[in-house]
Amino acid sequence: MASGPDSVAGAYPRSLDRGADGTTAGRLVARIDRRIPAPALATIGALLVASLAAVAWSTADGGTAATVVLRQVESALVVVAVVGALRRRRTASTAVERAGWTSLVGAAVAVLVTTVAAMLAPHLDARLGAPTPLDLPSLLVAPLVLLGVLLFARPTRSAAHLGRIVLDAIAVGCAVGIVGWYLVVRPFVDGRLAAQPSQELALAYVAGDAIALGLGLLALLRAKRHLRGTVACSALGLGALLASDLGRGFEVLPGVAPPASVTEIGWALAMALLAIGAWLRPGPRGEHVALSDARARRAWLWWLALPYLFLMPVAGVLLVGAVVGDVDGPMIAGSAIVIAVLGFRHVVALRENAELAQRLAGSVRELEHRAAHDELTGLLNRGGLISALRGDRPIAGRPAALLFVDLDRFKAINDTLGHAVGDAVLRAVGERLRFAIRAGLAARFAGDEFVLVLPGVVDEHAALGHAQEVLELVERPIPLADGGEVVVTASVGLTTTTSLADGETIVREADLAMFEAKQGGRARVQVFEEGLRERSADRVRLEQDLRRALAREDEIEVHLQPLIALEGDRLWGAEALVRWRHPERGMLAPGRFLAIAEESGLIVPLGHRVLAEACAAAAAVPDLIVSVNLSARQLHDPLLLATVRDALTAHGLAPDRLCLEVVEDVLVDDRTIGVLEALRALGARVAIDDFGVGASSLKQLRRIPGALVKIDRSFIGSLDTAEAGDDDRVMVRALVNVAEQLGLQVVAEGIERPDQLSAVRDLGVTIGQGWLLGHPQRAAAFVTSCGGGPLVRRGTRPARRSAA
Ligand SMILES: Nc1nc2c(ncn2[C@@H]2O[C@H](COP(=O)(O)OP(=O)(O)OP(=O)(O)O)[C@@H](O)[C@H]2O)c(=O)[nH]1
Repeated sequence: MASGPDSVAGAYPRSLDRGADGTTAGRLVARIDRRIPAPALATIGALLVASLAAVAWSTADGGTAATVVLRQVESALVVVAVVGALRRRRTASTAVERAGWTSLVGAAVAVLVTTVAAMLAPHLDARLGAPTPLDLPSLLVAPLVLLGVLLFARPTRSAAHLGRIVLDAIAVGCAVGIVGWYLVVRPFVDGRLAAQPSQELALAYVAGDAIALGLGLLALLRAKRHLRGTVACSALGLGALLASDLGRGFEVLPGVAPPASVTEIGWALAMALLAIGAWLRPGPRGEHVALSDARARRAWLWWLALPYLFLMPVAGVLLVGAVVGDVDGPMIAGSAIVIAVLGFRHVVALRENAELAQRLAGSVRELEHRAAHDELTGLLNRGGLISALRGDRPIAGRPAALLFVDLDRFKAINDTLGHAVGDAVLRAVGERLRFAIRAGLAARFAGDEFVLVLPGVVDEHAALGHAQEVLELVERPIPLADGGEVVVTASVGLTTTTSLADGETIVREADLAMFEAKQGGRARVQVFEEGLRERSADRVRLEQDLRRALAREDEIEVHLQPLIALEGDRLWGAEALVRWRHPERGMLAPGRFLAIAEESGLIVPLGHRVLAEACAAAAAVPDLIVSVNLSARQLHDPLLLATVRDALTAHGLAPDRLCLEVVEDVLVDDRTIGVLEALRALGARVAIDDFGVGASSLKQLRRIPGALVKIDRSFIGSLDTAEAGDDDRVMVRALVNVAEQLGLQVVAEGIERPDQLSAVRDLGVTIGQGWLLGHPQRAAAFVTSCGGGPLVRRGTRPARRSAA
């Protein structure tokens, strides 16, 4: 990126922070160089010194040569200013800033014209007294400088803001006018009788400079940050110009004759300051008045106080005038204007303050609303609901029914359709729930959880009716932006109360009931009952116990149940089944603790334990294939593949001796299918458990070639009964046919009676499992019964992240 003098990169280069030689002088030079290029400063400094020397010479000598030298040096100074301003103009970032630089260039050119013409035609030199054509460019200098700095000011925020600035300018102008009148103008006017004809002209110079200086100071307070240095130099330059023109003015007053050098020194200083302003590097950008920033706050206060500060000299002049007895009409009129303008300004400020207070109150209300509401659905959020129940609203303390609504398997919607669709579903559900409650409260409690409060509904039967209505509303298809539809169900926990005084407890009760609804199969309503509290506490205890058990060696057991190849009745493999020998509750079947393990995430370490033990058993029995169940949570574990690979390696097991079983519901998720494909690529087998009762599509099965399909036991159970048998036979035959077509092996689970066995054999099932073919036994006992070697378990720790 090119970095011109106006670019941010060009602002105060950091590399120059320290002097090359590290000395104090070096540091000082470097510091100055950060603000202004050293060669430019040196040139301006040298020209200023030369100007002052020339002033001294011409004052002493008074000759033409001295005056010509002085004008030449001044011209050189102005040329430096013009070059600097043109450079900055070229790189200005906005048209307004460019216009500002043009105006400053114009001011410098006006000076140049005056100086050069005065040199070439000394009889036209305005400084000599009578008005000449050269006064025209000379008079333009102050207005052009002022225009430039005004264009460097930050834009006003509104018309009212601009109006306030104009009022301030009038007040400041009048104040300067009163003081100027008393100290400068009136002596001129009074001295007219004896004075020379250039008085009016001198007065015009002084008045123009004074007004320009006053407004220039105002502009300085509003200057854009990166141009503040330039505006400050220009304002000082206007001050020097005023001093110069005052000097000239007094020169023509009888009896008051300051040395002519005052005029020339002021003029040279003004030129030098304009040149410095043009060569200053731009400061850092940024317009905002951050009131947390002490400097900005100070500048802002100055800006507010400025018009009032200008009252002080007015008061001083009036006081002196009153004592001396020469207060006149213009002074009284000016003071009246200042007082009226400042009074009006005050009224405007009061009105603005009132508006500000109103806006502030609106913002506070808006913030309070936001703090209590959910952005996505516009419903109350958790905090808003709890505070509403606590008593901030008339609803508190009333009898009511409370519904805790949790969408079922909402994560799958996010995972398969994306978060945007997930959000759209949440919004649609939120709208429906708002409609459902009518006069009550609806809140999005968290993620996919909603809470509805139905005030006045105490009858459980009526509450159940509402809950049922909510279920139906949620289940209606939700149209999507792409033209499709999505259907979600919800599990609802319901509780009723005679008083909403203790909101948190009531929400907790409904939450417990909702959890029970999930456990009971989802898409249903569960009414809260006291027993749920104990069940919940029991679940928490069991989770703690499981955590402890996983840290021990003797509580979690792996049992193996044989899988028999039906052709030849030989052992094909074994399914690993986990058991928990609880110290107080005795042997627990998986149904008692697997859901808890899944919810708490403990399923991952538990799965590792089972995997390691199953691999150890397979390693101890030649050719044995072990089958291990994987839960949905394990399938989402990013370390799963690495863990499986580690377990196989640790036990020296060929990958095809391990079969990983998943329930068919997980096949709806593309990501999970990807994990299964990766496991197949590793060489492991994959089995679809409980096939036929879930929600998979046969199409998905084609993506996992060579998988085993385990027909759900519900199809096998009635194969040997006359009534239900025919239907199930048709189903099993169809599944076997499809599996054969897809190149899949079929396993029949739950074979308990000889007739079921012969039926599955007749239907073409290749592998069987069930009590008739073999009970589960502890892994060690199983290995012994198979005549296997010692069972050595290795690597029960999960894979480390680096291994993934
Ligand atoms: N799109 C979207 N998803 C969210 C938002 N807030 C939370 N979620 C997701 O909502 C899901 C909630 O999942 P859970 O309630 O734990 O589980 P579930 O899949 O609904 O399964 P069950 O509740 O057991 O039926 C999580 O995957 C969150 O990441 C949200 O503002 N937008």
